[in-house]
Amino acid sequence: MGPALLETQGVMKRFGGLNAVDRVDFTLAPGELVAVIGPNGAGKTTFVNLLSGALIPDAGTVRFEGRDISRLPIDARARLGIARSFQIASIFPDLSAVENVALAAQAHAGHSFGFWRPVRAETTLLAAAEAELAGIGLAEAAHRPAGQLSHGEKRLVEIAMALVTKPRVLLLDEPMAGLGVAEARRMVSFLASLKGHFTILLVEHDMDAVFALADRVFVLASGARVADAPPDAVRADPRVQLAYLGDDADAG
Ligand SMILES: Nc1ncnc2c1ncn2[C@@H]1O[C@H](COP(=O)(O)OP(=O)(O)OP(=O)(O)O)[C@@H](O)[C@H]1O
Repeated sequence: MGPALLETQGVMKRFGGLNAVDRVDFTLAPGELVAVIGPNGAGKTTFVNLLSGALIPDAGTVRFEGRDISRLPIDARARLGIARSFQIASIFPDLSAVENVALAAQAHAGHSFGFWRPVRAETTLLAAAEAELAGIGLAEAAHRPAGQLSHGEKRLVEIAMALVTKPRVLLLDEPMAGLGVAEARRMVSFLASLKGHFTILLVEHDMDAVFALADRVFVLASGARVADAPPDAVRADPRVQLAYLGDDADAG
């Protein structure tokens, strides 16, 4: 494994008396796909927020290409290329999928003076958006109002909105959530096609997806790292099984 692109050392976030993320050491190398798993409340979303800059750590450091970015806010980290997939709530339902992706590209490029110009005029951006959606298998749906797309198609549009910014690191928080079987299969094969081309951190509860996609699985429980190993080793690790079983292990 080469030098880390994104790295944390002893990173910590407290909410009141709770250590939601508790002195976590983590690395993400260029081109890797690392899945972060753990039981409900383990601290996965908080950890992603510490990487994206949505939260600033109480202790420890976050580094990007060796540079300490611990105190950089989310927009500054986005400009460095740390992208988090947009949430469905940020999709404009009356605009087409292409227009939504073009707006995301435009916002990232920081054309602030042009932001309120009709996006239809931005032919270069629209061509790039169209190519991104075709690459994601949404060529057919690209010109329909985004509000009319299926849940699975919307989740793909969210990822296209992140990819069009050409991220150095893509943070995906539960892209499989709420997808049906066929949509989930489509999402897994799409994410598999990104492997090696993008550096990805994937938070996901769907274990079939995690074990199919991840180069490495990072397990959190009660805010702390329980395991960090290839999928097969994590699957066989009794500490991971215990973390998931929790109180049931004592009861059983
Ligand atoms: N803003 C907040 N204020 C107070 N407590 C919080 C806040 N955000 C998260 N927590 C708490 O921190 C812990 C970790 O939450 P987090 O959402 O990071 O876990 P998670 O692993 O993403 O959970 P899930 O799998 O259920 O989404 C939980 O106990 C949660 O209740």
